[in-house]
Amino acid sequence: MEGVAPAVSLFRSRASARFPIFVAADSGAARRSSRKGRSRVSRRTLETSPPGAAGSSAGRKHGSTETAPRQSGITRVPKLGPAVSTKRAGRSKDPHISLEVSHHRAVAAVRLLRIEKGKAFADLLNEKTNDSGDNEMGYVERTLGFRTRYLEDRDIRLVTVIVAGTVRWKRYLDYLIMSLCTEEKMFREMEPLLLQILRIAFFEILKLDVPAYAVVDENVSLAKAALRPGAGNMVNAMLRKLILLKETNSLPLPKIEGDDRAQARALSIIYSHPVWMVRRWIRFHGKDDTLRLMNWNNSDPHFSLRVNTSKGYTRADLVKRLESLQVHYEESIMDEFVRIREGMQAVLQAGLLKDGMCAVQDESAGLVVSVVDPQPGETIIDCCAAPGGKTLFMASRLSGQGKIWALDVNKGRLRILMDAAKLHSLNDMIHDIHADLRLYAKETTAKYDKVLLDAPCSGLGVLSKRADLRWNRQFEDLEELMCLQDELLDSASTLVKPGGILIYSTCSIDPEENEKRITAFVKRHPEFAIQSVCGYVPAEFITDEGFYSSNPTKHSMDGAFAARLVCSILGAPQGHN
Ligand SMILES: C[S@@+](CC[C@H](N)C(=O)[O-])C[C@H]1O[C@@H](n2cnc3c(N)ncnc32)[C@H](O)[C@@H]1O
Repeated sequence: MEGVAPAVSLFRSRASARFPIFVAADSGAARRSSRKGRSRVSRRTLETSPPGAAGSSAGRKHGSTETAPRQSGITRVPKLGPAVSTKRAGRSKDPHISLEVSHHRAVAAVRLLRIEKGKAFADLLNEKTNDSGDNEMGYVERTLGFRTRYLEDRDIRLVTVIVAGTVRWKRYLDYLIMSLCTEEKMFREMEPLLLQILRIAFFEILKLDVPAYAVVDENVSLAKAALRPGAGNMVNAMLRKLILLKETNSLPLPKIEGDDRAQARALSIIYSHPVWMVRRWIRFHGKDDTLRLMNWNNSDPHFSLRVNTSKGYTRADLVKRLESLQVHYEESIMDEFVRIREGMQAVLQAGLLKDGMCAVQDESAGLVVSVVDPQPGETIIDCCAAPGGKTLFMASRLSGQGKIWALDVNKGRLRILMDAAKLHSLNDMIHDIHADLRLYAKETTAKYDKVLLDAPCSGLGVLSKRADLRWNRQFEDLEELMCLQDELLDSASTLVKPGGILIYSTCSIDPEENEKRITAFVKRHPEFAIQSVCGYVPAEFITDEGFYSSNPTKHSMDGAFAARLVCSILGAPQGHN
């Protein structure tokens, strides 16, 4: 169902013709005034708000100590309860902004459009810049009449929840939307913005605890304001049908029957994943684990924080700050880490990241650094380093003695890495190299004690955090990635000193990107031998072959993989590669 949106030109003509409320006869004047921050006020008044809507916006505070077990799967949904705002724009801090629509839904709809269109979104908006984030905000301002910087903190959080959830559940939501259309053509030719509004509303009704009347009222208003009255009427009719089906427990769902392909197709709708992923996982992990994995991917991600010991902080310091912010935390299996389920906004606002006290890093990535096991005095090259999570952690483990060379082909990401190194007071220990590893390895004679190759991969282990990734990855990408992984492994191997260690890692759970790459590598490079990660990570993460592997459903963290390969004392044969 992806890629069914009408062509860009169709959207543009519709969009420009159908903003009757905000784009007045002199739409240029409206835009100019909007640019100056004097957005137009809607003709309608707040009297159209549902009774009690404003009251329901009293929400949960940041840094809430409230916790819940990780919610997963189709029936367990993130509960926002009273924090879900049903308010209209009337309570905004800016007296000039639109009083027409629910801000966070409008922003969510535009962000969803941006995510779905990707680069085409910039073309769609006819913008010169490629910064689609700016485009999105500019678009909301020009068409809906307000600036998103006026969103309150809770609204920003709601945008995140709605966007992530709607993206995750897209296939399931589209199946339902299509089922309620009178004909398939109606779904196929639906305006992109209208489709996003329907997806948001369906998601709110099916997966969030928002009162049905508020979802209907707010999304109908949004469709009317952003498109035209007829679009609002259509949203109204579809939502009422949906609510009835939900109340009578008769929502349409595909049956899991027929051959493997047919069953995978049904599961892909029910659990909202691409069919190829479902088929591949059933082949590798079996059906039960696949269902567990998809439930995990559909649930709220939780995050880990790593304390920055290089600035002299301890985990106890971090815990103290979290307690003072009333952010609930859990201890981690790693000394430098704590886990948090909620309260990231409070952590951000308190400046814990900006001040360099800690960094957001999953423990699965931290364990890769344990596999590297950096020792003071060692020379280490991180071959695909940016944005630098592992580089920084490795550097902090060197206790001020030793050096890390951070190489990456992406200049912008490398700059982020070096900024973070400065923030963490580690810049003296880290040297950046902007290069393609394959070319660098050919040209340099440098050799290192340890070489980490954290290879570009499918990211199939981090789908709970990267909601859009499942839809961006195609089966064909895997083949290409595996070729690149082999090439990078070959190049990285030439940088290892005789007797040194090559560490290969990914954030994938796919055996073909992990174990199979290593098996193929040692066949090509008999001078390297697999060394077990035993003693470097806890036993529960060690596979029969001696690799490190974290599994989301088994370890409640992202999926990751790492292998240690020792280079024989004689090193690589002359002229290798
Ligand atoms: C998985 S990310 C690395 C994440 C990083 N190690 C961390 O922990 O933050 C892969 C990186 O490989 C880089 N990359 C891809 N192809 C490359 C190449 N041929 N040479 C060097 N770097 C490359 C990408 O730019 C990307 O930053």
